[in-house]
Amino acid sequence: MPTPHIAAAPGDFAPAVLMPGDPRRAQRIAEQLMPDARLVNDVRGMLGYTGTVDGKPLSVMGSGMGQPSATIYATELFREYGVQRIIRVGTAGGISPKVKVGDVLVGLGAHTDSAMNQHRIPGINFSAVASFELAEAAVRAAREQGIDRYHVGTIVSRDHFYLKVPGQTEALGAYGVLGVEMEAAALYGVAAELGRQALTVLTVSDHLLDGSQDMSAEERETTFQGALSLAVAAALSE
Ligand SMILES: O=P(O)(O)O[C@H]1O[C@H](CO)[C@@H](O)[C@H]1O
Ligand SMILES: O=c1cc[nH]c(=O)[nH]1
Repeated sequence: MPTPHIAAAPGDFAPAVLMPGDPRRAQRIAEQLMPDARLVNDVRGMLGYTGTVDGKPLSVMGSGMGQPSATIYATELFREYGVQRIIRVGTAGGISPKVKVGDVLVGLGAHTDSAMNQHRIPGINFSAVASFELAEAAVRAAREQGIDRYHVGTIVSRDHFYLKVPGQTEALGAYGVLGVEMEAAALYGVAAELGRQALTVLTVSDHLLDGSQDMSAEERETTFQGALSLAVAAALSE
């Protein structure tokens, strides 16, 4: 059963996996949510844990940064470990003027400048969309938990973190794009390919068009809790 990138035994992963980009964040999430968490993968330092939350099995594993890395882990988890749903939980740069640092974004759809989905369906520009059921569960949880600073809509998954195409961010903002990150479009592509569910829930860590809002490293950790609780609710939803 071990894959080229995951050395876990059959049954080591729960049907639902939370997937932050950072493997150390996967460790912190596992420690926070699951006193019974056990390490199930550490190949390449991409830490993966499985335990239970309120008696329900849950796994947490890093994806690494960028769409190729996220695609490798999502494909192996779906294909080889029977995973049914992956909820990416991470950070984003704000783009829409409506969005403030610390807000939570639920990524219903992900535009991309990447070629990762370009050749999936011959002659077609693939639409990278989240699972409606998971998005609905996350929004329900936001309402129930009184988290009011959340937005549901499109995000953009860019390959470059630093290279900026002149005018692109402003144009994305004009189309109502909420924020930028680097994995969702590919994750949604893999889920569509393999008939599984995926969602992305993000904390806005900085704003690309309003630098005055940026957060300290400590603030990033504390404000991460809202996105995490929505991601857990989606992961464990019926
Ligand atoms: O906070 P995470 O989940 O790592 O996500 C964002 O942060 C990384 C860039 O700093 C990229 O992976 C981007 O998608
Ligand atoms: O600006 C940002 C912040 C988080 N993640 C990104 O990809 N970009």
